[in-house]
Amino acid sequence: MADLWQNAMDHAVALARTAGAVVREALQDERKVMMKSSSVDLVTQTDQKVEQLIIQSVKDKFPTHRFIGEESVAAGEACVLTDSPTWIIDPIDGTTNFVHGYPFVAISIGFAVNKQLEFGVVYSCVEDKMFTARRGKGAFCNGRPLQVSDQKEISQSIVATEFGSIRDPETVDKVLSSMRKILCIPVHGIRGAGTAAVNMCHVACGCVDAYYEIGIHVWDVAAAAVIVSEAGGVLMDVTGGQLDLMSRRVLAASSRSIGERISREIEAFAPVRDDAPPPQ
Ligand SMILES: O=P(O)(O)OC[C@@]1(O)O[C@H](CO)[C@@H](O)[C@@H]1O
Ligand SMILES: [Mg+2]
Ligand SMILES: [Mg+2]
Repeated sequence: MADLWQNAMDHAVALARTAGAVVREALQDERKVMMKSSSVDLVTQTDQKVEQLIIQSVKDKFPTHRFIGEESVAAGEACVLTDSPTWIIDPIDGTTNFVHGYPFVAISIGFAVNKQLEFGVVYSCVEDKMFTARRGKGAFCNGRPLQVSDQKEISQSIVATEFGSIRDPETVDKVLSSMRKILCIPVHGIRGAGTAAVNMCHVACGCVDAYYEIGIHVWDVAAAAVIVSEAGGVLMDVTGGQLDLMSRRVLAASSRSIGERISREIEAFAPVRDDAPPPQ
């Protein structure tokens, strides 16, 4: 049977490449930084411009499709995943990196139909790495197949995570306590690229064995979730249960056993869901 969504995926790859060139160009100029929910939740005109570029182009080509885009949601659009074909867009994953010139910055485009993720495209544009995956057809970086690591020993693993942007002291204590417990297993090390999408692609590549974070959003992880699972990895909630894309929690691992082992050390908490109704 013809692959129904291949056209859409080809378009996503082309758009990610175009968007990446815009982001790279913007890295040469001074960047005007604005705040969203707090002083550590940043946005720039480039985030907004890239999201509009992607959405307008998709609307022209696929007029019936729907969108969940980070900056559109910030501007008041609903964050609802229906059964309709839906593009889930993070125009710049790693805006803080972008602002500082730290070289992990990605364009993330996921696509879901009937609430099932069909493909994911993550373009790490400074490194010029194009990560792609179509459900059932494998994951690739610049056309080369990806495979998660075969590490079964937690004590010989590298775990990726982030400090996150929720900075009330109680939450920070939980984040640090989880990291402390994981370090003391002990694992070989903890890393973090500053972008969920790239951290997850690192799981898909096999250079880290697991990644977890609480506080991410659906647009940070939708595309990379396909890439991880098509590379042979597993996705779960930080408690080891089933992944819920709107819950703002993710754990991606090279195997269920590594994932479950890490989940036992995580102090879970529950940020306001992405699909929560807006406060009145
Ligand atoms: O706002 P952005 O840049 O699209 O994304 C937010 C984010 O970069 O912040 C987290 C670090 O806590 C990442 O894991 C996540 O992807
Ligand atoms: Mg993001
Ligand atoms: Mg972003």
